[in-house]
Formats: sequence, C-alpha cells, structure tokens
Amino acid sequence: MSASDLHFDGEFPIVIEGLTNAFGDFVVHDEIDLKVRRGEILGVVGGSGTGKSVLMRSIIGLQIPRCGSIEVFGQDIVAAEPDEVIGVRNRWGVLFQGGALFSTLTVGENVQVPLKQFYPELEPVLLDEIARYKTVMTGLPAEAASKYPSELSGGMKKRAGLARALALDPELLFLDEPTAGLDPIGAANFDELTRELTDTLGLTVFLITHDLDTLYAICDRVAVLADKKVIGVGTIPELLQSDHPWIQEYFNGPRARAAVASRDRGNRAKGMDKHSDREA
Ligand SMILES: Nc1ncnc2c1ncn2[C@@H]1O[C@H](COP(=O)(O)OP(=O)(O)OP(=O)(O)O)[C@@H](O)[C@H]1O
Repeated sequence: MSASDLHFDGEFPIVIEGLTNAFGDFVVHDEIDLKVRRGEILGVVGGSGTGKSVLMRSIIGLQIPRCGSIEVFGQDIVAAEPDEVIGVRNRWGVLFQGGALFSTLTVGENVQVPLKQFYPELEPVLLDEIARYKTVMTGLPAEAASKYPSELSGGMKKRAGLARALALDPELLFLDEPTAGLDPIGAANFDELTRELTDTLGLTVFLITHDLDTLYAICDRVAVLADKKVIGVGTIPELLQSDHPWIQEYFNGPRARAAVASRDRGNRAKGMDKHSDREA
C-alpha cells in the first residue's frame, strides 16, 4: 500500500497483492502490490520490458501469475473458475496496443463483437444502433461504422478500438499505449477524449504509456515499474520526492520539462479561450 492510500477512503476496483509473474526462470514482477482508485486515471510507466503489458494481461486474466492475488471489483481473478470471472469481465473494456481490430470486420461489426458475446439475444437493429452510438461517442463520424480498419487513419483506428472497448458500458478501462504512433496533435486529442470520457462516464482507467505529455495532461496518479517492482505510486509531485534514479531521470529529464511546458501552454490557452468567451 502506498502512503497516500492510507488517507484515501474511496473504493479500489483493482487490488493487487504479492504478484509474481515469471516466464521460466525469467521473473518479470517480484511480489508487487498495487491498488487502483475508483474514478482515477492511473498512468503505468516503466522502461521497455519492465512488464507493463504483462501486468495488464494478468489483471484481465490473460496471464496466469506464479503467485499473488488480483481482485477486480472484489472478485479474485487468479484463483477463480472462468465462469466466476464472467460477471466482472463485462465490467471492463480493453484497448490493446495497436487497436487489435479484426481486419475483416467493419468498425461497427468490431464494436458488436463483445455485445454479441455477452448479449447474444440482442436484435441486429439494436446492435447496429449501439455500435453507431459508441462509434460517434469516440469522435468518429457515424459513417465510420461501415468502414474497414484498413480504410482508417492511425488515429481513427485508435478511436474505433476505444469504441469497441466501450461497447459494454464498462466501469473500468484498460488502455495499452493508446497514443503510440499518433502525431502530437492526434495524441493530445486522444488524451482529451480519454479525460472527457473518464469524467462523463465515471470510468476508472489503467493507462500504460511512454508518453510524458499524456502523464502530465490527464493522469491523476502514476505507478512506476522498475527492478521487477512497483517502485512508486502517486501524483507526479509525490513521485518527484523519490530519489530512485529512474524516477528522477524520467520526470526531471528534458522530455519531462518539455511536457510540463506543453501542459502549461495548453492550460494558458484554455484560460484565454474562457476569457474571450466571456468577453464575446
Ligand atoms: N508470453 C511471453 N513469454 C515469454 N516472455 C514474455 C512473454 N510475454 C512477455 N514476456 C517478457 O516479459 C517482459 C515484459 O514484457 P511486457 O510486454 O510486459 O513489457 P512492457 O513493459 O510492456 O514493454 P514495452 O514498454 O516495450 O511495451 C519482456 O522481457 C518480455 O519479453
């Protein structure tokens, strides 16, 4: 438990204790603990290969840990029978790295995949309607629902993947490097969309990223993976109190300074917009 969790009296949709993941002799996580707070966007960072994706896969039951426990909405994910997990699986949505859309299905059909899986009784006309609604919710035009992934830009594919992740009205959203491969404007727009959806839908978000701009712009707290452990969890100012060299180098390096400057410029621009709105 992090020091700040002692002062947090809300709920924790994800509770991880003593989690060890290993492939043969290669240990990725060594007895890690992590709690995700309801309503937060938790950024998960760490060098390449520190096990961010493996951690996410363990939480959603795609990776069987060597030991430890993972509870999602109070349901034990590790020890449970597959049937027992179904009740929580429809409470989360996942945007995998690269979108992971089915290339032979249209965007709308992709969004319908989880709907058909969990609600096979839904009529086709209703499935179409929900798929169109989810597509538009992510900022895509309604016509995008009838397009194939190969007809979409990288940014549109991410939004389509997000629409599918939101298909079941999840409470918990997993995003694995959602802004990777997007240009800075596309990435900033996606960040804004993530924040807006989190606030309006009351989501809790587990967000793996290498993108410092994303961390500074939208994450409430950040968890740092290094040395097979979670070496810190907190707001960026809290993490900066740590003297761990990776944290210092990451959050005090030139790229972090550029991210802070960019966030501040964005905030100033928003303030000016509000000002000119009031004057108009
Ligand atoms: N199925 C697997 N079999 C063997 N090793 C694996 C498997 N999946 C992941 N690994 C190893 O586990 C380690 C952590 O992988 P993971 O993909 O979680 O890293 P990551 O922190 O997400 O990296 P990146 O930032 O580069 O995406 C890596 O060394 C990877 O090679």
